[in-house]
Amino acid sequence: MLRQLHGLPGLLVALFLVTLAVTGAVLALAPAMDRAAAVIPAAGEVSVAELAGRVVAHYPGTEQIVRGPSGGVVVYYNRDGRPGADLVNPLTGEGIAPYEPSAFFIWIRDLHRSFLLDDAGRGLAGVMAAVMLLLCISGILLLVRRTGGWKALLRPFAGSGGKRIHSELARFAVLGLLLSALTGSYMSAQRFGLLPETPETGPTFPAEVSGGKPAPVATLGALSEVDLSEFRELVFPYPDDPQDVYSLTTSGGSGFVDQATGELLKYQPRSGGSVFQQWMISLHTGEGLWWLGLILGAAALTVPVLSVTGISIWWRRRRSSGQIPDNADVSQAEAIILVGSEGNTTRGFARELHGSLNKAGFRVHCSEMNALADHYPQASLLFVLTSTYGDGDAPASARRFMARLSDFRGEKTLKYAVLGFGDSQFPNFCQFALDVDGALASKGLSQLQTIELIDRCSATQFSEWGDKVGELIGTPLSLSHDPLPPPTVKLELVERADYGLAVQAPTSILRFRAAEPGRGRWPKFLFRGRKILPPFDAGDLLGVMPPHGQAARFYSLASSASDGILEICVRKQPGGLCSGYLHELRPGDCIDGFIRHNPGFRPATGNTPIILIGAGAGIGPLTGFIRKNTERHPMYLYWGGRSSQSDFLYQPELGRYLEDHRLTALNTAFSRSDERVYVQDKLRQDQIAVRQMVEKGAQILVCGGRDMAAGVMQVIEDILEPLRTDVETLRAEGRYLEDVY
Ligand SMILES: Cc1cc2nc3c(=O)[nH]c(=O)nc-3n(C[C@H](O)[C@H](O)[C@H](O)COP(=O)(O)O)c2cc1C
Repeated sequence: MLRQLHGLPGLLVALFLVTLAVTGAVLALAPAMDRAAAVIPAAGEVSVAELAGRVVAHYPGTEQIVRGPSGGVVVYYNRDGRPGADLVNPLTGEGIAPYEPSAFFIWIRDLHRSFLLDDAGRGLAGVMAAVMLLLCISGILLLVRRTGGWKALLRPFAGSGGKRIHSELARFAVLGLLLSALTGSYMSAQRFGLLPETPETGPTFPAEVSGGKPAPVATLGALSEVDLSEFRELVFPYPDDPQDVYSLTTSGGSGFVDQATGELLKYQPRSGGSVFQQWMISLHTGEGLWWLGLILGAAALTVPVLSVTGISIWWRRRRSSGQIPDNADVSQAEAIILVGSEGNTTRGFARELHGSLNKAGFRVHCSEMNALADHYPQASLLFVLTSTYGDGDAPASARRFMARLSDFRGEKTLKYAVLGFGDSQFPNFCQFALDVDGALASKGLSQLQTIELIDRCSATQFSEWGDKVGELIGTPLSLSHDPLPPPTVKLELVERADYGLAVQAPTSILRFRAAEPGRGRWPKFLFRGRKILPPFDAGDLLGVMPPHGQAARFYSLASSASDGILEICVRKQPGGLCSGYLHELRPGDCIDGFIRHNPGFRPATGNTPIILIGAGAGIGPLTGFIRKNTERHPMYLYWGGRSSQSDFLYQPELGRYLEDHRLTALNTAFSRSDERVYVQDKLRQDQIAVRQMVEKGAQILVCGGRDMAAGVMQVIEDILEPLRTDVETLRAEGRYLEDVY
């Protein structure tokens, strides 16, 4: 709901918002520019009487003196029957330059206030301000949800690309945007009578005036008592009319001054409502607060980028979720389908089930597992279809499911069935689905059908499961879904570096380039058939299709597309089909591969320390992160191999990164050297330093085999104990990430 609230209005109004924001940013410069052009005396240095005396000496036909919100003083005068206006120096009364409001700023202001459309445009601008307010509030709540709480709001983000840019910029700009949106909405609401307006009324003309001979303006007592910093406007009396008076406005109120006696004849202080109104205007425009204007302007400039990245996030999510037609409302649905997926294949199966149940006459609601509701009032069937990731962990769209399950209240009539999707080559086959099944059972919910596990997206197994479920619900379900294999790109091996033969750990760093022109519409249009790699980052996965139609195997990427090369680090497994195939490759050979994004395994931004831990080929993505650390944030690498002579992967590169400070410190452990240590031992030796880094908010990223990962986790648990925290807590905060195989 929060996401829809943030996404839909944002998309609809992005164009108007960008116009409002860019024009607002330009207008925000005006107060600072006005101030730079003006001479501003210190408070208490010049009184209004002194100012008026000096101005009149240079402008005998002065009619009015005005001090603008930015402090510039303008005199309006009449010389030889012709009116004029000059910006003046209040210290001398001399003119600085003719005063002419900029036609450009006036046009920008009209565009900002009304999109150049008079009252209809003003109304639209008001609506946009309210939408911006809604976006800011929903955005703040999303940020809080993403960082894991209000206290964690300033923590570095994990993730990459548009999503990260969107979140980082939003965090920087949201308070400024919130202030602009709030004050803009207030001003619009007042203009259209939705909020009461407090008109600025002055006192009535004085009934009695001395009518004596006018005294020089510089000697008038009431004007001597007003400091320039409080002054707003002085209107001069008609020449040769002894009954006329000076009309004076200050920040505190307005009144009249007798031109002969200099006495303040009538004075009316400004009402509280009018002062508040003026504050709202100043907070919106930066008038009189030039520094705030610059801050608001900088915040407004982020709106075009926020709009573009926001639309791209929305578009990607929409594409990946594949809009489900006839998706019933949660409150109405009789059958609920919850999907846990990382790479989206499980969603295809869920859509098929949705369509089939719909055809059978059920009102069906389908959503991701993270969106588990507190309860489903009308539902009698709950289907959970989920894949498993990492090492038996939840996929991205199900990571918050277990936490949300504690608030879930299942109706007595509700029956559930879990269908796991996984790959039996992983030791923890469909483990997350098994965990979910166990958790639902321990909530006391009744089972419709015992859990079934689908291996490698088997269409036959899925169809058989559908037949069984159909029998149980009394309506045949004919489920038929065979996911398309992902589109692959041809990659040509350009370079390889081989290690570890002497210590029975043959490991190769393989570097590929694109072997054919990009396929998508964009690449063709932009690159006119040049051979370009698809977008990816270090830590993403390369799916490799081994020959003879076997299922894809995944390898962590050690480079980013911006490096111009696709790099993986592969250890040859005994009897390993795909690793053996890759190890046979020679430069010039080609493979078919596809990218699977893995945004959950990325170092956080910001200056908090990053502790990278790996062993063997697990060093690949970790080196990719270090290579990208051009901002020289503190990064510590703990890595374990067998022998420094034989399998010290990336040794020359790591030396260079230490020298140029992309890598802060390197700690290696070699198990077949004299010291015979593992990476866990090095961590234990360094426990004080590691603990201190965790205290400072460090993030830990582990990459490599599961035995090493289990050993590392045990040591880290021990290190964390005195801090009264544990790996699970760090994991929940996005500070303990694993890529294990
Ligand atoms: C990096 C990675 C880790 C995986 N870990 C497991 C695992 O631990 N257990 C398992 O059964 N399947 C595992 N799988 C296989 C996926 O669960 C399987 O491919 C599933 O069909 C993906 O569905 P999805 O695209 O909807 O996420 C893993 C796949 C990848 C790429």
